[in-house]
Amino acid sequence: MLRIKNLNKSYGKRKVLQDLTLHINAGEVYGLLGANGAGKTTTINIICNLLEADSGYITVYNQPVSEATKTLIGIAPQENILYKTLSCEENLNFFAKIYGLERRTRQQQIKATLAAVNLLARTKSPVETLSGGMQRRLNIAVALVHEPKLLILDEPTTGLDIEARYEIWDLIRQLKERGITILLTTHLLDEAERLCQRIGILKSGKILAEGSLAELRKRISAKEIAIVQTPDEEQAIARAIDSGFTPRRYGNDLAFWLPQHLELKEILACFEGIPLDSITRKQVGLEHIYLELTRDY
Ligand SMILES: Nc1ncnc2c1ncn2[C@@H]1O[C@H](COP(=O)(O)OP(=O)(O)OP(=O)(O)O)[C@@H](O)[C@H]1O
Repeated sequence: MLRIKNLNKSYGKRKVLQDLTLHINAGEVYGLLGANGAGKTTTINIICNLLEADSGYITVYNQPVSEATKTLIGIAPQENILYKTLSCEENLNFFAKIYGLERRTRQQQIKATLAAVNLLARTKSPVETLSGGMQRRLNIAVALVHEPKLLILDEPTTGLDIEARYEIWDLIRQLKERGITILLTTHLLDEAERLCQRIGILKSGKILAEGSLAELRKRISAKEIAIVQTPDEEQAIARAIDSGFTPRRYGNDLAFWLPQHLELKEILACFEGIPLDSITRKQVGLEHIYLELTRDY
């Protein structure tokens, strides 16, 4: 439903998007992952026809991006775009008018959208009286009020506490069940892992890898990860390399990629004679794939 091909964008001499190519299937939640400055917001602004690309091609439902395709898209930007002294209803009414919804449709849509984001009880409440999580949900409601086919959520849970985050995750799942296609940008790898059917990993304006988690797992040779705590890391690393394990550091953790599934006793046998405090086995997660694909050699 969204196709982007060879998109390029520079600000002055700085290339921000470089032949960016991706596609999003109808009805899926697609996660666009990238560090600060990778080019996520620039990409979104081009999709929404708010910014012009230097070259490349974007279609939404087979139509090239234009003023007309704006109605197919709803965007909830990183910063809330709400009027704090106005109520939830007044905010939605304002944005629904911008989208040209007739009075009766507006009223229906405001009610339906507030119900969808679980804010019906706060219809008349001024935004400034809502919690941070509620304000974020209202920000998403603004993006939904004109019934878009593609919903873009730019870091929807950044800065929220864990309970508010769970509510947004539930909301995203419900919207997906209603058939809305969602493009989600996030720094949070567990968020992407939980919600997204497909993921694109963006670095310096290029998609490094794209696919489901199962497809992305094939991009690295680890079948499982073992986190090892030992006072003698140097010897453990040397022994692990001899056993065909690949050493990696994840924060303070010393980890080894295992080339195949091994029983705990088989892993222990590899480190025989080396003092070990603990060994924890982990599945290969998006975190490991992301760090590997984006790391600078
Ligand atoms: N109007 C602009 N003029 C010049 N440089 C810009 C402009 N907008 C963005 N940039 C630069 O382009 C790069 C990509 O920015 P962009 O906002 O798309 O990244 P991002 O992946 O959304 O990052 P973040 O996660 O921090 O929002 C950054 O280096 C940014 O400084």
